[in-house]
Amino acid sequence: MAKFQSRSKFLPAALDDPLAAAIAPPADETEAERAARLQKETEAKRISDDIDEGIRQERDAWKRNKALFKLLLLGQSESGKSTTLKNFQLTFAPKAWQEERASWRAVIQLNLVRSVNIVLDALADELAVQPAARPQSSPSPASTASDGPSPPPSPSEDGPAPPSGAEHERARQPAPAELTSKHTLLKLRLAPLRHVERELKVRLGAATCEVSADGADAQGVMHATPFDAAYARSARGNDLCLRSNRSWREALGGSGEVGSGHERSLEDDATEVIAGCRDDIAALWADDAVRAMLRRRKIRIEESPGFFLDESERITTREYEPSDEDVVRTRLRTVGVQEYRLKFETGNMDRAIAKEWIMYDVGGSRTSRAAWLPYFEDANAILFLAPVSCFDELLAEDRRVNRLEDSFILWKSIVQSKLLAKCIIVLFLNKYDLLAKKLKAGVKINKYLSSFGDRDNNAPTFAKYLHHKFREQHKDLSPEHRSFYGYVTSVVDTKATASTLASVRDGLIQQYLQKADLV
Ligand SMILES: Nc1nc2c(ncn2[C@@H]2O[C@H](COP(=O)(O)OP(=O)(O)OP(=O)(O)O)[C@@H](O)[C@H]2O)c(=O)[nH]1
Ligand SMILES: [Mg+2]
Repeated sequence: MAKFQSRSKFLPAALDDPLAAAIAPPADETEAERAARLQKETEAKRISDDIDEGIRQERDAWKRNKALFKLLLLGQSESGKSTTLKNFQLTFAPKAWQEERASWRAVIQLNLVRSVNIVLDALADELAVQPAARPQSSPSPASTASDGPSPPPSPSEDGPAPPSGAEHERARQPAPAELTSKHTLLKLRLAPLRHVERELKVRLGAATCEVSADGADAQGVMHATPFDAAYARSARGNDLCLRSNRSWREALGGSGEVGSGHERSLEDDATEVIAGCRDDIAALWADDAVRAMLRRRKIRIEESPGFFLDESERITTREYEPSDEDVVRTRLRTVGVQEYRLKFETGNMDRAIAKEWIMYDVGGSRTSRAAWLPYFEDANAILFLAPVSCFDELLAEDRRVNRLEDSFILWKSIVQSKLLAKCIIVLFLNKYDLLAKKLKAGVKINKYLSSFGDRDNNAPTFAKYLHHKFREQHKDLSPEHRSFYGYVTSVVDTKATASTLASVRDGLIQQYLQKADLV
């Protein structure tokens, strides 16, 4: 095999230059080695060029972005930020929304399957500690032994008369709220859903992470919902935290496109298993004993976000296509700060500012808030969400803090921030529907908020009261005078939210142009 001549013949400079000597090819390099080396170098150059190109694109995007209107969605965890973002997309970019809607199917399936698995975990715990589950309804020996009338009970003067045949049979039947072998069977038949949950998590790929029982995920992000807390308390100990970034959508072949054949078949497999469990899922959720068991264990999944068990029959079909309402009700916790470009397809687009916005959706839990800061400097507007239904709830990341109080403290720090002095701030007093439901169920506001006093314990009065409180703080603490925009919302109501957002958009554009002296 031909060897190359000495290095000095080809690389005379190498003799004098230690750096060139270090990176020069070996003197006795064979032809094959040379070809391999050159191929490696070409590949390294391609990667380096790709990196340079990426940096160039980012720099260009940054320059372009500088001219775009930037809206920051802020508020505590589960205040409705991501749901509001979905409403922006649905209202102003309906075509893009339509294309993306199908890609939410796997996330909704995962929300549903997780609820089922939470119930199954509780059921497994319960079945493990209770004496062997009774058979559901085994025939009594008396009724199988003879078809004739049972013998008359022997009279007794000391104690109650022994049960008659019918009474005896009734006594053998488990009480409606008791777990039986039927539940053991249900648990076994629904076991494949654990695999489906795992598969869907894998399919959603980098978008998912586990949250440990102490409430922190792999990044130390705490989870802050009754649902998560209940889940963490459940036997599983770990909670799933989905990152609301684009990666899961790409994994699912976002923008309505189907993924690769392999991904597609994984999704089909999950759908197939879920469809096969359809009747059992419905039976599990409709079962009195299961409901009683959940009540006993204080697991209220029906109050948790991303709860779809009431609609399981619709969602567990093979043909299931998510509706707009399904998508806005899905729970997908945001981790970090996610950037979205909203290209307006509707509304007046005469001005450049009305054509495209950048929206930042942030994770709202306490430990995520430090990540908001770098985005403040550049923001044109802030949409702050304060959930009004949570006056009787505590932060899961700090069980000493009332959630409404946390919202209020956060609001104060936002409105008084000097960095945000030029920002237009819009407030959504959100989750009004849940507030109304809670008050109707008899929860008393002044038990948790003594300052509310003996005002009427109804939703409009409370919303007005809070609107006033937030507005006062805005007026008193803002570093410069600015207008206050406050709305009472239920952002799961897409129709009502569409008209609110239309007015928010017009107001923001108007304010922006006024500030820039363009009107
Ligand atoms: N009933 C009702 N549910 C709501 C409302 N707003 C949001 N939700 C639900 O509450 C859950 C949490 O909403 P998200 O938009 O994910 O909350 P977030 O503020 O983005 O939360 P993080 O990402 O954890 O910061 C979702 O399942 C929503 O469907 C509302 O006004 N009414
Ligand atoms: Mg979110």
